[in-house]
Amino acid sequence: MKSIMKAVRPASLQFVSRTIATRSLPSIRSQLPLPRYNCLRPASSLSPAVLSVARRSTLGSNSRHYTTGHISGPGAPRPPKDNKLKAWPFILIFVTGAVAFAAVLENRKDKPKPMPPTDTSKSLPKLRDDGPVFSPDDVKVIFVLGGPGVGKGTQCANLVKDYHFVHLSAGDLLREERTRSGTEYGELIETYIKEGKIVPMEVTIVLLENAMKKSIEAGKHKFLIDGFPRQMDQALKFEEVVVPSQFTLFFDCDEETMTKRITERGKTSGRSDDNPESMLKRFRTFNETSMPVVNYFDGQKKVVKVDGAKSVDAVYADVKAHIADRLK
Ligand SMILES: Nc1ncnc2c1ncn2[C@@H]1O[C@H](COP(=O)(O)OP(=O)(O)OP(=O)(O)O)[C@@H](O)[C@H]1O
Ligand SMILES: O=c1ccn([C@@H]2O[C@H](COP(=O)(O)O)[C@@H](O)[C@H]2O)c(=O)[nH]1
Repeated sequence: MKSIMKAVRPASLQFVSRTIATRSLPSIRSQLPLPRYNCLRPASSLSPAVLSVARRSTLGSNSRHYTTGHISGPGAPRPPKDNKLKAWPFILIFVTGAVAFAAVLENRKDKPKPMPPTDTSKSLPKLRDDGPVFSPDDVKVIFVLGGPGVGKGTQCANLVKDYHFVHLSAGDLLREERTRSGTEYGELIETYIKEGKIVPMEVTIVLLENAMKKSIEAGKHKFLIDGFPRQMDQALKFEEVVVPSQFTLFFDCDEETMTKRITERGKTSGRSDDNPESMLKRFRTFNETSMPVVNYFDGQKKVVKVDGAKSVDAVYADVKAHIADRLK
């Protein structure tokens, strides 16, 4: 498109401006009270002296002359051609090209930026493929999902207090890893978080598995895994190599409410993704990438849905009412 524009633009612009000059200038001038220049006057109205100067100068130059209807002979300037037919295709191509170019730019603006390729020199952790490391009879996992800022962390804190879960936030683990000295993944994690994208599952699953191992060694076997899995590959892989989940607690909420909560939290959180630009990207990722996970578990009758738009206490009351019997 750019090359077509480049090729068409100078030629058509020249043509358009020349056509405008040749066609409209005489008529514009005729409306002006000022005396016309000789070159725009019909030859019949010029004095013989002026005419002879005009002839001489016309013969000696390549420029067009508007007295030419009355000058003949070899080398005399040709009468202006009717450019009507020639000009319109160029104008049409130019306008169509410009409109198409503008449409391409507009379309690009709206598309999410592709993520920078993962640096393959820093290979991602290898995940085992020999079945789940923990048994679901011993280790209980509840996934906690919902849009950005819906209140997952807040409700997990309530559940920890009352039911002694271990709360593992995938986002917190990634943020911690990002700043850990000696980590290979700091830059990669920061880029993904700022763009609201999902960090490659190998990194997140290893962080979760290591954190779970520590708690299990300390005798704690009940986990709330907050903000994970956010993408189908994570959901399938985690259940395959770590442990199958009991169910998913899903907080449903409108974007306006979540936006207000993140905006408020952003005043003090210091999070690099609590800003309007990252927020929009996170909403998009949630709708396009994380909702399919909720729907997948819902298809297995493993989703407990709670209205997350209510007050903290009202949401928690609903949580307890919905899952009390499953928490024993
Ligand atoms: N029900 C609620 N009503 C009003 N404010 C709430 C409610 N729940 C949480 N908040 C506030 O909204 C903000 C986001 O809550 P929280 O951090 O728990 O959300 P989150 O889902 O864990 O967010 P993220 O996915 O971005 O980590 C916090 O400032 C919290 O105090
Ligand atoms: O499984 C995950 C969980 C999180 N992320 C990235 O972290 C940010 C912040 O997560 P919060 O749960 O909101 O704290 C999220 O937007 C992702 O960029 C991830 O990649 N994978």
